[in-house]
Amino acid sequence: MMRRVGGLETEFGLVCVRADGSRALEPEAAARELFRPVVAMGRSSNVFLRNAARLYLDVGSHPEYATAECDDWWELVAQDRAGERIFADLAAQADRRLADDGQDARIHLLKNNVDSAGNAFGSHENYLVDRRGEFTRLPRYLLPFLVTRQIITGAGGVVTDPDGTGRFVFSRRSDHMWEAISSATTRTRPIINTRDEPHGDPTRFRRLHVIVGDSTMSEVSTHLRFATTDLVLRVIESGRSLPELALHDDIAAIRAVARDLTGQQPIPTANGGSTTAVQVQQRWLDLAAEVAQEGEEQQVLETWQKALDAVRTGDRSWAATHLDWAIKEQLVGQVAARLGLDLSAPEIERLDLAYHDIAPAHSVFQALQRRGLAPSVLQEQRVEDAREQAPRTTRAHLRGQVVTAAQQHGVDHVVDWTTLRLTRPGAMPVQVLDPFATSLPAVDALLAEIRALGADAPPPAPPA
Ligand SMILES: Nc1ncnc2c1ncn2[C@@H]1O[C@H](COP(=O)(O)OP(=O)(O)OP(=O)(O)O)[C@@H](O)[C@H]1O
Ligand SMILES: [Mg+2]
Repeated sequence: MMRRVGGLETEFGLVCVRADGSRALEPEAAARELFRPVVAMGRSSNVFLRNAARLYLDVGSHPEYATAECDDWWELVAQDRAGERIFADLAAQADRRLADDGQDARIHLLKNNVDSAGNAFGSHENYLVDRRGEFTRLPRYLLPFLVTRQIITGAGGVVTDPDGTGRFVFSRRSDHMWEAISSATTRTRPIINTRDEPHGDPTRFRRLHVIVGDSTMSEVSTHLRFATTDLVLRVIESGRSLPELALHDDIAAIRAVARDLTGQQPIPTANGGSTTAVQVQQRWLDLAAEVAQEGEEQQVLETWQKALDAVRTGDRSWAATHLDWAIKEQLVGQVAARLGLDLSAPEIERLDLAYHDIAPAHSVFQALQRRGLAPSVLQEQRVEDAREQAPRTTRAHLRGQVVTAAQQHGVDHVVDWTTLRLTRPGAMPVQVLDPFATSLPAVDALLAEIRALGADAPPPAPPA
């Protein structure tokens, strides 16, 4: 597929603590407080926003933000960062209400994957793929790429060895993966989820659901996740003969790769040989160069190579200000050395959590960004605009128009990824089964109906 839509779902960790750090509210109560303005506006804790994203409260009191469909990976990063800001604002509002109530309580939303209680949260990537094409062939080739890409796009972190010492790893999430492929998301937590929910014309499309990613804070890391995976998919889809890179045991490998900061320890392959994480990534990078287009995709290749070189050579000078794992490696190393701590110390765990806090006043990542020690690729205004503005080059544009008009005119509506509908008796749903559709007569008619219905309605208060 030369053009592909994709979307990123982020589950946020949620804690509500007093000034002394003790728990103030149970997660259920904190989530209810967080979602109060959302429920007031949409009568549900599962809504679509004007930027066509989905904001909802998943089971287990996990706030989740799923970006609208993007066909440009910098746009996707902008939409993802807009989601952080929307949730950060909701948390700030909830904190003010709690304070007004006289409660000593502050809500922290963490864009991370693992909390101190061992709970794991997801950061799921979705890629549109052709149904007729290579779907059955995909996992075989994609898995070695996904197992090893943590050396590029991991969020980094510390795990504790059996003897109690802490050790820095590319990804803590790797220890929470239990299967290579499955149709279940939660219980067995596969690297690739094969549940067949295309959110589009089922005769033409499938949606590839990648569960293995880390929640990345760095725009460069998030961009690389999508841009490199898209290129790898294109290589597979091109039908060229591919090197047999299948690993002997994907789950054993993903854990070993997380722990090997050189990227060069041998990983057993399915054919009885061995490879290394750096070799697998370099192989895919070289293949990607055969399909990459001029312009932005050449930059992706360059950045991918720089990231890989940082692992291969051990020279972190570029990576330590661009990639999450390397930024965090430097940070926890410096703090542990300064305070004379082992990496397993609770202070380091708290630092790791604070790195992923999305509140501007508490986020260590954002503090590094302000000091020029973490990347800010996107213009500030672009991220701000993405809070209100859906991607313009996919069907998200249509959903965004409908939600915006319905909110402005106070007209009740329900939408999902493929359907747009007013909630009045007899209203006909409009189906948008082509993820690339950006104009549709039925949507124009729906917009006209919304304007007509809402002509006399007072404008509602702007939501979060
Ligand atoms: N046809 C498509 N191809 C690829 N991605 C899509 C497509 N349609 C929607 N998406 C993206 O897939 C994601 C779907 O998010 P959502 O949280 O609703 O996922 P889900 O897996 O269907 O549901 P849940 O999280 O409730 O299990 C969004 O980021 C969206 O932009
Ligand atoms: Mg989801």
